[in-house]
Amino acid sequence: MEVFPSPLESAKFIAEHSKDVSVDEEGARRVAESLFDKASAAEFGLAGWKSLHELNPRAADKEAVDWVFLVDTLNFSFWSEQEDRKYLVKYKDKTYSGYWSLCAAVNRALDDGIPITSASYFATMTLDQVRHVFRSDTEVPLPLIEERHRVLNESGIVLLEKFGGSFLTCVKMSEKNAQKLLHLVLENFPSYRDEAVFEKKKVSFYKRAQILVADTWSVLEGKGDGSFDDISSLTIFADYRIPQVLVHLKAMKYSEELMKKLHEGTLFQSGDKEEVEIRGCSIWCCALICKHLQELYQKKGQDMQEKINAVLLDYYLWDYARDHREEMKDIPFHRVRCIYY
Ligand SMILES: Nc1nc2c(c(CN[C@H]3C=C[C@H](O)[C@@H]3O)cn2[C@@H]2O[C@H](COP(=O)(O)O)[C@@H](O)[C@H]2O)c(=O)[nH]1
Repeated sequence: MEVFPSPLESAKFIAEHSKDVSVDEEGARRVAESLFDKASAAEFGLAGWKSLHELNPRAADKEAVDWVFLVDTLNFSFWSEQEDRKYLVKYKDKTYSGYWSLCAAVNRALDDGIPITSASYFATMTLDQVRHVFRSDTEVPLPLIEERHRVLNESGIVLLEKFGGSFLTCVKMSEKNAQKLLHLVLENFPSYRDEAVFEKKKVSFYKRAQILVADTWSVLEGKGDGSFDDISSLTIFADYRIPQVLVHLKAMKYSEELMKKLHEGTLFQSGDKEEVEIRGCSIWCCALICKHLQELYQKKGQDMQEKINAVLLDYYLWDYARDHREEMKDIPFHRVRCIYY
């Protein structure tokens, strides 16, 4: 398999050469200071993954790990062209949008007796079965349904052929090392290879591969097979929400030209210069916020090495973006239709 620089090295290179996106060091420091008191609170920690999100599995067993694998294999492209016309899923008297609509559809299928998280099922699912499981409660279907069908079949076949049908086997093979699990995923599951070329250099983001490792760590509660000793080596997950919140919090800036394109709803292609700059600068910006947070705790004589990492910062910022949609509406997210985020 072709070797790409890590997402962190890629992000540093992109931030140093970026034209339309810039990381504001002072802004990143201010965000770290504003998070300082929150970072030691319970909901910032690993337990928040279950306690704050009712659709996430409660268990920490093989089925829960397979739930995470299925969801993160499909964890991309939920945005809708028009805010008032979007894919929604009703589950247990609540209506979910975006990423949560995917989780609601998965749980709805499981409740209906469809073994959607079993590789032996999704390896041979037909397109009609995928359409049925992920049917919408509005007239707007889930975007990229054909691509989702393809990656489900592809990933299911690999799980059956190489990992005995369960992602837990892959996790065990990683021997509690996050980077080893990340590379096992990249080597074996092509749809997770989230890469690009920028200024003639290969760069990587690995958004779904890294969030898969992070969600595996979270669903296993950081214990047993999920007690990754190097979880802090992961970066944040370069999706279309984190950049929005970083600009909103003034830790990152867009050029006027780019902001104009975003306001016009320009559809970018995966790998476009602006898209790569947005994603790379987001990763680099959050690495700085993490660094500043660690320094603030060290000054107070508190070792928060285990408590502050890009994964927990990401989860916090992502939840913040969901909870502050209204305040953030003047910062458009960048629009790309792809299977990577
Ligand atoms: N950076 C980052 N991106 C994340 C997630 C999640 C959900 N995961 C965690 C959330 C709660 C649990 O703790 C899960 O572990 C989804 N996304 C991305 O967001 C986009 C969907 O956004 P909206 O259209 O607003 O639903 C899409 O690109 C999707 O891929 C995350 O955590 N971080």
